[in-house]
Amino acid sequence: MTEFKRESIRAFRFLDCGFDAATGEARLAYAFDDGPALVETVRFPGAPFALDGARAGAVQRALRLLHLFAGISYYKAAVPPEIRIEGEGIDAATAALLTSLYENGLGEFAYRNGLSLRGRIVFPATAAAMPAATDAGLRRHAVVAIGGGKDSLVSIEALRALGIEQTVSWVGSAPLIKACAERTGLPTLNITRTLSPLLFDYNKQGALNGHIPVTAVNSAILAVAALLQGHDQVVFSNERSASYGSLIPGTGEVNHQWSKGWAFEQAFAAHLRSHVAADLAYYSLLRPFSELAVARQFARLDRYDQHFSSCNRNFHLLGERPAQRWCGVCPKCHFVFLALAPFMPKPRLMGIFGRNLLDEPEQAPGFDALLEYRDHKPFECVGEGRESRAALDALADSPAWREDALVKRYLREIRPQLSPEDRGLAPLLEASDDHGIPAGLWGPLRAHFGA
Ligand SMILES: CC(=O)N[C@H]1[C@@H](OP(=O)(O)OP(=O)(O)OC[C@H]2O[C@@H](n3ccc(=O)[nH]c3=O)[C@H](O)[C@@H]2O)O[C@H](CO)[C@@H](O)[C@@H]1O[C@H](C)C(=O)N[C@@H](C)C(=O)N[C@@H](CCC(=O)O)C(=O)O
Ligand SMILES: Nc1ncnc2c1ncn2[C@@H]1O[C@H](COP(=O)(O)OP(=O)(O)OP(=O)(O)O)[C@@H](O)[C@H]1O
Repeated sequence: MTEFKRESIRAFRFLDCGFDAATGEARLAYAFDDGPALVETVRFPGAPFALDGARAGAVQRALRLLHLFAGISYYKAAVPPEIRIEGEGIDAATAALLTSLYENGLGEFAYRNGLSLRGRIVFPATAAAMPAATDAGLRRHAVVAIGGGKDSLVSIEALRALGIEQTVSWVGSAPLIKACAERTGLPTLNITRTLSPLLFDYNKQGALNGHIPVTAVNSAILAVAALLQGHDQVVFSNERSASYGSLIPGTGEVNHQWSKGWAFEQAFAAHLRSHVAADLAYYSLLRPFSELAVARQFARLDRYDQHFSSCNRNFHLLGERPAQRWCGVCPKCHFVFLALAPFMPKPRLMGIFGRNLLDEPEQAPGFDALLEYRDHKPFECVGEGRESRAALDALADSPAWREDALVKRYLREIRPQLSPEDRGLAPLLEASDDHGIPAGLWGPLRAHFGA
């Protein structure tokens, strides 16, 4: 085992990255000081790739960005004072993007580890501003990320209804995502990613550990995949609610989902256009919508009821995955149950989860956190507190739900403390104007949602 002494590490080094067009394998290398290389590999199906001049250049630039993004998994292990980029340097715009990603994307990690990262992460800008990227000759086709949960399935079905050609794409080997992707009946693309095994050795020796902005890494991987396929858009399914974090007394806002938020989407989309390929678009199809609006849209489909799961316990790289698709006790299970309940017949929802989470009194603390009642919003991909409050309030008025233990408790204990604006779903179902959806798509999408 390679020895890892976090306190004595001075620098995190981005060594080099490469792509083998014959095998489709990308290699991303990093190191701490003069220690051994930490090598991550990402394998893109479809090799061998024959790339022309413009597209080859764009792939190279996207790969570079992926190298810089994916370094966050390793950097976090020690958070040393210096960051060194070997070989060709980066310009000021790239350095600013990376500083923002590392600082904000590691916000939860920093909070939980008692660290302050503000002003501590410095990506050195040593190159002149890059000339604006030009078109890479891409054709209209969406590379759509799928995560096995409700959100991406809503997007996939919306794109299908709007007649957009798409390839359903995912990173990693989760069987649940594969099953959902196959269920769509659309063309699929599964990219595999292997983290450096040295990271797990370092973790055993007390490396710092915690949440990383995995959506940013997946976004950069899918940008490379789109360019390799010659496709012109990467589509994610990050809803409006993802831009809001947990409000921690004495600390402020910490957003577990920062790289699913609007600030990251805008910055990454602009950077791809200016630094990678002018004709490559990146956007979230669900950005204008709240979690509740997405849940309502999902309830209009029933094709995935016995296939999807939003429970993150299905997505571990190491160790056991749960026997059931829904563990029933984590914040995501709580939230998805609550968000779907106002829009789905009760027997259908109980058929999906196999139980009624709102009739389990011992689960009260979990639901309280979602409501921001006596606790902060959990560090998970869940909706805003006001969405949870509005959903539970709607159930309190429903004969089907109001006798359930946690709904009764809400009526008795919590509703009397809420102001009128915390009641009522309708305002939360309205679409907002902040989004990067292509102009021609937005009108038909809005009509499809009925929003
Ligand atoms: C599945 C999960 O929730 N994993 C988080 C968990 O990791 P754990 O140790 O329990 O298991 P593994 O996922 O197998 O990870 C093994 C180690 O590898 C490190 N690692 C993993 C992936 C990666 O890209 N980089 C890594 O460095 C990881 O730190 C482990 O040591 O706890 C970890 C520590 O808090 C989290 O980092 C793991 O989170 C994964 C990166 C992950 O994929 N999480 C998503 C399910 C997730 O949280 N998605 C967010 C998206 C938010 C965003 O801004 O991107 C969401 O749904 O809200
Ligand atoms: N393994 C993955 N590979 C590629 N994209 C992913 C992966 N996991 C999640 N995503 C994408 O990241 C975004 C955020 O994931 P998230 O888990 O919120 O969505 P979801 O799985 O579609 O729905 P839910 O919120 O119900 O879990 C979505 O666009 C999703 O498609």
